[in-house]
Amino acid sequence: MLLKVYATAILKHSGAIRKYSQCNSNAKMSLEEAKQFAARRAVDEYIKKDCIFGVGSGSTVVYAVQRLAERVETENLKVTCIPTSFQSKQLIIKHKLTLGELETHPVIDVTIDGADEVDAEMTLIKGGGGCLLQEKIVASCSKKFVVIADYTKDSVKLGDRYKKGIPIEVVPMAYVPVQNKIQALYGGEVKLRKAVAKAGPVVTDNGNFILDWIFTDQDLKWDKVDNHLKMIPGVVETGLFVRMCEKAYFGQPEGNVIERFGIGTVL
Ligand SMILES: O=C[C@H](O)[C@H](O)[C@H](O)COP(=O)(O)O
Repeated sequence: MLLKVYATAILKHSGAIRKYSQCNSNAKMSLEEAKQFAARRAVDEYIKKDCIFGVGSGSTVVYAVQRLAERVETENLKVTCIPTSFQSKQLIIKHKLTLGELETHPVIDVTIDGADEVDAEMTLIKGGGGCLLQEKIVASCSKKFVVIADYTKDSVKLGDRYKKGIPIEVVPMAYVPVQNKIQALYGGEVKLRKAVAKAGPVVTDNGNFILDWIFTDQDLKWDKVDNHLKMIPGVVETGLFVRMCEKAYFGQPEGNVIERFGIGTVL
């Protein structure tokens, strides 16, 4: 009898686990699909002919590069790709696309990139994956800068959904004074980002550290904050992208894509 009760309990438990993991993998699936919908739509709308294309970084951009590679192959497009990180350079090479650089192509027609959060005014938090500096340089050299994201990145105010704070790239020797100055100026908490599969801090593609500033005041004027932070010696760049983005595509779990327009003009 006891054995029977025990066996039934195990069966119920494993059923629950199966159901739970199926649920989890469905949610993960629809998130990936949402990224893919947004990425495909943006590439199809923005890449109409031969062009110089800025390739952002992160997991959503992977789908944009896949789509671009398909179209280059089938439509015989001549697209030169400018990377924004080691990861995006690897993606360009993997898909046998033409790799360029800012030295030879300082003006980019369009850059498509991901974001960690997009607010109602189209201010972005970027750098969750540690790639903000080259991304901002490439965006600033682009005639058009477009964001692709899944529905979880769509916010009213920065900090509503992305809780990890604003990434700030700093010169390693300055990280403690910069941490202290930001906390004294704006409050909140500034943390040195730790690596996951390495002891110690994350080191960016540019040999710098990343600070994540968990801010408390969501009503700050982000353009002023961005400029102010960059006045602190040791700050290289921030993950705040203000008035740079002209359009954001948010892939939805149902398969549709919501679009939001900004006043973003970078060049
Ligand atoms: O540092 C990473 C970049 O700014 C990414 O574009 C951003 O974190 C969004 O990445 P994902 O598409 O993986 O959400």
